[in-house]
Amino acid sequence: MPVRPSSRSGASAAILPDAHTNDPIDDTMTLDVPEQLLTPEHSRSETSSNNENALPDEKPARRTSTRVKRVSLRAAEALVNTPAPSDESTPTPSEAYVDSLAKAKRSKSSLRHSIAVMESSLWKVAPDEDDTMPDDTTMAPATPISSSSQEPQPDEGASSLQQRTLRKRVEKVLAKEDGPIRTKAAPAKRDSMRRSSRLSVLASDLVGRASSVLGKRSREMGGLGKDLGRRASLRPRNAAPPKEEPAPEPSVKKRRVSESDLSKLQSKEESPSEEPAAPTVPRYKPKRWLSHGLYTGQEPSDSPPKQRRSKNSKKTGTGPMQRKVLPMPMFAGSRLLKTGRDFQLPFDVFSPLPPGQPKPDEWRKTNKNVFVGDAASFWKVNKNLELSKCMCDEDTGCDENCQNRYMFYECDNGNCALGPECGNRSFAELKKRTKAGGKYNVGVEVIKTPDRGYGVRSNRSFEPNQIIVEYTGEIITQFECERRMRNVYKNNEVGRPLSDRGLVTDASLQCYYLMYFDQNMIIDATRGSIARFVNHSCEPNCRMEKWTVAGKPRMALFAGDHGIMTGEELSYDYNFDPYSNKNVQQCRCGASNCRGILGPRPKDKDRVKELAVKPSKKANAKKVAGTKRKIADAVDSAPSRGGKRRKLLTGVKKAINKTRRGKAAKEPTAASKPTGRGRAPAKNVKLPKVKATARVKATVRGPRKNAAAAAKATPASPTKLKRPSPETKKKIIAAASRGSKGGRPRKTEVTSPRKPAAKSPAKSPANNKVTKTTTAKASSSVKGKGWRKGVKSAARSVVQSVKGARK
Ligand SMILES: C[S@@+](CC[C@H](N)C(=O)[O-])C[C@H]1O[C@@H](n2cnc3c(N)ncnc32)[C@H](O)[C@@H]1O
Repeated sequence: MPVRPSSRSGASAAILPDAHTNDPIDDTMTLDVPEQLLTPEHSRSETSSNNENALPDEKPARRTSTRVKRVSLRAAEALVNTPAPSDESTPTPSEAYVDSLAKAKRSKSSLRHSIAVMESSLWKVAPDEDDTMPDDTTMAPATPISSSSQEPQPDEGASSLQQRTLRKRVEKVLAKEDGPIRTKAAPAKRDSMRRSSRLSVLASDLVGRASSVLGKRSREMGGLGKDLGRRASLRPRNAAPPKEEPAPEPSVKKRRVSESDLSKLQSKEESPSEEPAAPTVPRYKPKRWLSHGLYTGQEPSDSPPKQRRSKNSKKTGTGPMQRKVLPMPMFAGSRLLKTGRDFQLPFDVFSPLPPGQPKPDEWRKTNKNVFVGDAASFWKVNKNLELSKCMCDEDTGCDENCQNRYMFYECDNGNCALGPECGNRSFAELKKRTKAGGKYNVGVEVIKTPDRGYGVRSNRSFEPNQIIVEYTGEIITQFECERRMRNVYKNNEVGRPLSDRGLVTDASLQCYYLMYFDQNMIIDATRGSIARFVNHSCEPNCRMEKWTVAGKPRMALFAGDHGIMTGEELSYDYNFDPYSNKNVQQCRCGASNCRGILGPRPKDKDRVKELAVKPSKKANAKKVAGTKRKIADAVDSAPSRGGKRRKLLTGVKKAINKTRRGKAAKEPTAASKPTGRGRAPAKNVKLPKVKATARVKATVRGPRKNAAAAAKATPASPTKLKRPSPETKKKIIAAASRGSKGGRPRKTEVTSPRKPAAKSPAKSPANNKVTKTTTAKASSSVKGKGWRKGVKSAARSVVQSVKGARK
């Protein structure tokens, strides 16, 4: 009785022609196999085919049985679909369970069935083999089971058996599908298991694939996952598990994430992102930078404290009045006052002057006055003739009103009791500086000027009236000076001929460093200090002054009333007397009030003009009172002019002659002898002198024993003042003491007023104008009414006596 396939079988039958077109095997299988294979014997024969006793030629039979098994699956499906026979209405519990399973997986079974049919078509069994199916039974071993199975069975028993067999098979298939795929059977049963489950495994694979196609998770995938998990667990523990690395992104330069960037990132994260699959940016923990070091939070701030202040907030030190630095120790101020020093810039900062200034080759340096020849003996005679006693007290100090200062006497411990408080010790200060040494302390250096030879500039700043450098050299007598002029300094040149300088074309500029000094002496700085290079200026920033220090005259360059800045070229007014037109030199000081020539100061300007108009006559006929004068021309012109002997005998020359006469009377010396030319030393020598200072308005000179003759020969400049002689001082002091009732008591015998008011009538030819001015200044500078009156009256009497003497 042919089994009519259900719609599913029909569907499967419809699939078959699609899979294997024109395949006659399918027709025979659908008709024959159910009757033959749905028997337990056949199944036994299938299992018996796994028997070890099976012959190798049993393969075709085994293949046939497998094919029958697949077909039996299809037939079983047909049985499931068909209503069960009435005799099986009371199934056993196992069978009921199988039925329920079969019903639950009906769709799955049907699918498996169709797949099995497809599998069976893949076996490619030849049609003739199918034809030999009846012979297949004969090829099977003659086992009791097989023989029994080969026996004809009744139809009812066959159907029930068929159902049970089918259920068992389905149960097996389901069990295999539910169980682990890779469960390994015992080696003895491996082949049988493989053969018996071959179809079911394939079916389950296909079912799995189909289910995976339907979106269900494949067991294989689960197994694979388990396998991967197992592999992962088998890895060494110290090896890091592979991480799921994100897709390689372009390398971004690492940088520190600032707070602004973090805020941006946070804002991005907070904002709803439309791209959920965006690569995750690693979150950096925001870096908190310390902004105040270890003391963060301890600095005072105006904002109110964020935290609640406790009662002990003051004790904890979180208040707003915290210090940033530790307080100075209590003795710091005292120590600073005692041991502190003035701030001093490094030398290359305060002296940004180009180094490497040239040094004159012919310069022989000495920083002390050296007496040469008869000068030493002469000085000894006049030593300590003019000593003064300072009467200043600690309240006033030795300021500008100090009498020693007025008289150009430097205070020291012998004549002043103030000690370090005294402000009239310039040379002592200079000594200190030069002893310390260094460019800053020396303060000056030689430079090369473009048109005036060498010069001197300052390396530092100087206060007004501060001492800068001492003018030192050899102290010589006039006789020695004349000798040197004739023999030694005959061809002195400043550096280049005057023709190049556009002055005089027929003579070279001769430069001498001779200056009238004191006591008819001359200071020759050819071998001397750097002060000899200081050039002249009609508008100078310095002045040259002669001071008496410890009884000895000394000359120094002082800063002017405006002080000196770093890098300034130093200059002073030579008050140079050209003496003759031949030695007139063009001044190149560049000042706005330049006099044009190296000549006397403006008060003698008319005289200079006369010299400029009629140089030769004027120069020979008259003499000009000056403080610095070229002596070369005087020496050279004396023999040339023959009988035109100048009447320029100065007090200095007379003093020298007198000294010479006195010495000659005692013991004739070489200096008193005539010179090599058989003539007397030049008589018309005018020496350079220290100019009058604006502060005192007095020319510092030594005492002149024959001042009247000197005044007759050399009219004094109206600006010049004479330092009072000891006799004059005594007169003034005596008059002051007489005139003052409550005047200061004189401590010593040799004292002087605070101002050298005037000279004695017999020795001071100074004009009245200057004397009056000086007297007025002197009276105003004396302290105390009685003392002032006494000085005033004394000065008046002196002035009157001077007037009378002149008349
Ligand atoms: C005592 S020396 C000064 C140093 C000199 N410049 C040197 O190179 O040795 C004086 C001479 O310098 C020159 N001199 C100084 N001041 C001058 C000035 N303002 N103009 C032109 N020449 C000057 C004159 O030749 C003068 O005779």
